[in-house]
Amino acid sequence: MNKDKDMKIVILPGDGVGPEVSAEAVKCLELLSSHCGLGLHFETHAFGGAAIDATGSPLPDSTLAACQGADAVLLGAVGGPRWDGRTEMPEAGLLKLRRELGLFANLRPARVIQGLEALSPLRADLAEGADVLVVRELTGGVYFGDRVLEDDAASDLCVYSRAEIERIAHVAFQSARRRGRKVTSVDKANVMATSKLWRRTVVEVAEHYPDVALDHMYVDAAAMALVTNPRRFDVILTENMFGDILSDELSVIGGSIGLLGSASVGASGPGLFEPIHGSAPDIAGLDIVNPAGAITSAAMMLEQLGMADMGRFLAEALGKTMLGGCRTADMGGSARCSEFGEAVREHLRRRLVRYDAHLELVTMNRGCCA
Ligand SMILES: NC(=O)C1=CN([C@@H]2O[C@H](COP(=O)(O)OP(=O)(O)OC[C@H]3O[C@@H](n4cnc5c(N)ncnc54)[C@H](O)[C@@H]3O)[C@@H](O)[C@H]2O)C=CC1
Ligand SMILES: CC(C)CC(=O)C(=O)O
Ligand SMILES: [Mg+2]
Repeated sequence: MNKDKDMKIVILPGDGVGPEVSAEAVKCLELLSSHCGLGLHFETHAFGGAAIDATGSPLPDSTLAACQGADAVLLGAVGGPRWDGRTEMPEAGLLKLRRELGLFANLRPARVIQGLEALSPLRADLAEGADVLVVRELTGGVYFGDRVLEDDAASDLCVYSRAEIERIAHVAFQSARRRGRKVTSVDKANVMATSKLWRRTVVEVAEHYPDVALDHMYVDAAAMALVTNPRRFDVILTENMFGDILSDELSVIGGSIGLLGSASVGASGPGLFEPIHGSAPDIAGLDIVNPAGAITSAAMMLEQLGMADMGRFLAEALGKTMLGGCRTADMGGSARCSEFGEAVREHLRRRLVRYDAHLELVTMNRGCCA
C-alpha cells in the first residue's frame, strides 16, 4: 500500500504509564508504515503533567497547534498524584484538547475475546459473545459545566443542548447499523432535566433509523446489567460522565481495563486515539502495564485514516499475542509491557510476509490477464 499523501501523527505520551503504552503502539505503527509505505510521520509533544512541569500549562499552545495541524493524535494518559491539588491539573489539558478539537464522540468498544473467556470475571455462560460499543458524548455535560468550589459548598453544572444530543445520537445509530442494529440509550430521566431532554431527543433521532431498535435504561440499572447480562447490549449511547464510568466497568468483562482502546472524533479535523485507562501511577515505570489498549487505539486510528486493512492486521496480531499465551500481569500473565509489544510486532511481521505474498500473487495474476 502506498498512500498518496504523508500523514502527520502527533504523539502525546503524557504521564505515568502513558509513555510506556504509547511507545509500544508507536513501534507497531512504525513497523507497518515502513513495511507498507504508509507515509506516517510521528511528532511527539509535551502534554499533561509533563507539560505542566516543562511549561506551566498542561496543554501548551505549541502542542495544541501541532494537534490541530495533525491527521491524527495518539495519546497515552495524563495525571497522577504529583499534580493533585494544583490550580492547573493535567486532566484539564485533556478536557481542553477534546473541546478545542471538537471531539464530541468517544467510541469505546469492549468485548469478551473468543478463546479468552477465562480472563473474564463473569461466568462463562454470561461472558461468551459479549460485544458492546459505548458511544459516549465527550464535550458536554457536567465535565464542561461551570464549577464552583467554596469552603462549605460546591456545585458542578450539567448542561446539554438538543443539538449536542442529536449529533451524538446520530453517531450511535449509524454505528449500530454497522453492528447489531440495537441502541440502548442510558440516562437518569427519572431525576435529571438533562436526561429528560436526552431521552426525548434520542427518541426523535431514532425516527430516522427505523431499522435500528432502541431501548432506554436508567444508568444505575445499566451498571448492573453490564455485568449480569452484557449480551443484552449492542451500542450504548450515553452522556459524558455516565459513559466514562460505565466504560471502565465494561472493560472488566474482557478481563482488564488495560485492553480497551478508544477513538474520539468530531465533525471534521483530526481524531484523538487513546486507551480508556488513566496514568496508573501505582504501576508506572515498572514495565508491567498492559499496552493492549494503546495498541487497539492505534488500530482504530489506522481504520479512521482509511487504512482499515492495516488496522485489522494490527488488531489480529494483538489477538494472536494474547491467545498465544503472552499476557501482562493484569491478565494473569508475566509478560512485561515491552515483551508484549514485541510479541505483537512479531505476529505483525508474520502477517505482513503473508500480505506481501498475496500482493505478489495479485500482481502476477494481473500480468497474466493483461
Ligand atoms: N485519559 C486519561 O488520561 C485518564 C487519566 N486519568 C488519570 O489517571 C490517574 C490515575 O487514575 P486512576 O483512577 O488510578 O485510574 P487508572 O485507570 O489509571 O488505574 C486504575 C487501576 O487500573 C490499573 N490499570 C490501568 N491501566 C492499566 C493497564 N493498561 N494495565 C494494567 N493495569 C492498568 C491501575 O494500575 C490501577 O490499579 C488520575 O490522575 C486520573 O485523573 C484517569 C482516567 C483517564
Ligand atoms: C481524566 C478525565 C478527564 C476523563 C476520563 O476519565 C476519561 O476520559 O476516561
Ligand atoms: Mg475515565
